[in-house]
Amino acid sequence: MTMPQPKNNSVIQPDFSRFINEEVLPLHKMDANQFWQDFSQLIEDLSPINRQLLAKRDSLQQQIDDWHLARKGQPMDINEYEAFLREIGYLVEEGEDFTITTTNVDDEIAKLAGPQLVVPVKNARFALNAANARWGSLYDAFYGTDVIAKNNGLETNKGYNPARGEAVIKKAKAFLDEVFPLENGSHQDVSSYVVYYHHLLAFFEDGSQSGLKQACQLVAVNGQRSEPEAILLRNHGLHVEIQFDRNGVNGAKDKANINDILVESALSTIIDCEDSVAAVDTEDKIEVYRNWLGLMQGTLEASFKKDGEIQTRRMNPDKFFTDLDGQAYPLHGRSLLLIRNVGHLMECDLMQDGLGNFVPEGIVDAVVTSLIAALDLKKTEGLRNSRTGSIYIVKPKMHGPEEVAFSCELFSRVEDMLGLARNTLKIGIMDEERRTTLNLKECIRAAKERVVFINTGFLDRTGDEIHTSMQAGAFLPKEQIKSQAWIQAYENRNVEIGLACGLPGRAQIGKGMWAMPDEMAAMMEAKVTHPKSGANTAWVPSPTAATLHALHYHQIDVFARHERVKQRTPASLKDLLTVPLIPDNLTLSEKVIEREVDNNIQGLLGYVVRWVEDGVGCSKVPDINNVGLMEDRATLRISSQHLANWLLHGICSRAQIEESMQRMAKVVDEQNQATPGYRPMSEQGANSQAFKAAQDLIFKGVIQANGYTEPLLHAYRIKVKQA
Ligand SMILES: CC(=O)SCCNC(=O)CCNC(=O)[C@H](O)C(C)(C)COP(=O)(O)OP(=O)(O)OC[C@H]1O[C@@H](n2cnc3c(N)ncnc32)[C@H](O)[C@@H]1OP(=O)(O)O
Ligand SMILES: O=CC(=O)O
Ligand SMILES: [Mg+2]
Repeated sequence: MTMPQPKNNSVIQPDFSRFINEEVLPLHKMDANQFWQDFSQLIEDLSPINRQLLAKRDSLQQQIDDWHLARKGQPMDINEYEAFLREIGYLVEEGEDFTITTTNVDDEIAKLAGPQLVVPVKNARFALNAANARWGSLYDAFYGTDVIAKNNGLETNKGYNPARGEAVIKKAKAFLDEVFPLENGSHQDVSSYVVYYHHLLAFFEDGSQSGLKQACQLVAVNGQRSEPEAILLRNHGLHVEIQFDRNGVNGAKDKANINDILVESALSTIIDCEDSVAAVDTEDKIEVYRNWLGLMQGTLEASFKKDGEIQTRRMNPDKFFTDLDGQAYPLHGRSLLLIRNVGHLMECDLMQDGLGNFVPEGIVDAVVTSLIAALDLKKTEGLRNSRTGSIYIVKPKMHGPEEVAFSCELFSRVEDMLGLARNTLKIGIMDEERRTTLNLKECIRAAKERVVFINTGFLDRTGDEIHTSMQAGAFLPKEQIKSQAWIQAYENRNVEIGLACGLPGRAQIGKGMWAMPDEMAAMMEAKVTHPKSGANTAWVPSPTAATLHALHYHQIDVFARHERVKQRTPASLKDLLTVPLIPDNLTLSEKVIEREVDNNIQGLLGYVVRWVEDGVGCSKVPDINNVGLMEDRATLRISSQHLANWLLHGICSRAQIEESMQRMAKVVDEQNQATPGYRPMSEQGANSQAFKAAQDLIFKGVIQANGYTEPLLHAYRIKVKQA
């Protein structure tokens, strides 16, 4: 069969055109010739602008490097620095105040406050789990994690531990007491719950009873009111379902027959095509798009072996309850899905333009992920994603307002091409590059009709902090970078500008990832600061983390925090511009330097080996203290740039890095020894592509565009795939 080809000599990879023509376009009843014609025209029109924007990044970086080099050894004068950044157009003038006008936004983004899960799109099993993570078992989240310490008889290592089970139930009921208190008594002592007119009645063993302190927290019920199967409570707009089953595993033992408590958890999920994914060629990109198609169609399935059994995972249906007036009370059964496209940097082999150039991957992502998501908008029933007619695209790594404007222009062109109403495509702006942070208000203005979030991607942002000021001097150790004035100013200013631009009610103000997936007790301590800061969402690495982080949004009324933020002194631009360098009066000890180098290299090698050898884009890698860290391309950007910076400024030597790499390769090989097919780096020596990639990431770190890791990762992964 001859595939439709555009007339302007562009070349489409046959597998890609087959996928689009056979698996996607027929679902739209779209004419393939017209589609490819429009697609290649769009590429022809927009690729040159994309390339100009990248050239501008390089030119600005060069000017910044030169400025620092000309002042080598001198203290940095912040006023002079600010004036210089304005002069070169890195810092732009702020215009008049305005408010965003985004419309047709689903409540999960516009009105509610709760966790946002992120998941690599290439992993169908995880992606389905994420889509279903709207609801999570509180009992499971407490039982399986360290929020209840796994010691003193409460261990989890030998099958089911009844003592731990009891502790879980006690903790879960303490949560009910805190968030849904009874007028009298405690949920711990309730022996049955009934629904009486508009009230929940809790009965105690002595025959006494109590209602809820706030009766309106009861919103719906399932089953008989006198013996409910489930009751639905609501606080700060978030639901909690108490499930009863007198024969259930937990219900049979429980005084009130509570079998589980389900918490509305990941209100939204970012399906990630970017930093948690290794997609380097047509084959990989089709896998990415095919999974997205399955999610948008509701047909994605994954079969896998777990606990000795084959399981098939599918997307959950919606949930249905009966409200207190007897009317249907439907609830979304799945997380609202957003799709993170790649940024403006990379090109891909899916298509070549008329001149034989590979095309910007971000343009292809915008067209294909929108084409697929548009299928969801046609649905009126079944497994729908947006119920307000929107497609949510998260756009990472944009540098400043011009690049945001370019994304919006691209989105408008895609809308025209697909016959979608203007502003159907919404944009989530990752505030993760320094030029975007510094010009955030103007970035939001550039997308004011479609912006649905500003999110502090502090990991990329840290990488860009290092790269931008690479020539300014040596940076503090990684942990200390996080406690300097710049980062607090960055986080605070993001919320302040978000509020000033009227995001609440239309868009999210978001906070970054919890990057220690197993440290849930620590997360419960630390991540409450996110809702406290006024952010109405924050990223979590797993469904369990979503269920636990959801509890914070019950404790804190985010929207009530906004007045406080509006009244405080705004974060200062000077703090933002203060580069977290090692101060003159601080000398790092040999030991501190050695640990920092080893730690960076261990994480870097642990991540890179799985990326390059196996195409795994997101991994949990133990750090030097044996804490499993979520590593993705953004964390790799930090570690590689940090090492490159220390090498450049003589904090460590090339020989020291090389010695550490040899040693850490053995550590990482040992960590991976149980992985079938793993090829140890220490045995392959100079033949290990992963090891070579790691060397380049460090030793060529200074010359990587904005410190990004994807050009080298892609190049080495392609070598492995071709071999
Ligand atoms: C800077 C940034 O850009 S951050 C954004 C990018 N980062 C991410 O997307 C992080 C996503 N998270 C992950 O990929 C994983 O949680 C990792 C790699 C960090 C840890 O993975 P693992 O160690 O294999 O997870 P772990 O063994 O603890 O848990 C596995 C279970 O949790 C589930 N799970 C873990 N993470 C996720 C997730 N993000 N979404 C959905 N399910 C998940 C798996 O489906 C699996 O359950 P199953 O066996 O029922 O399928
Ligand atoms: O994308 C998120 C980040 O922290 O970077
Ligand atoms: Mg990022």
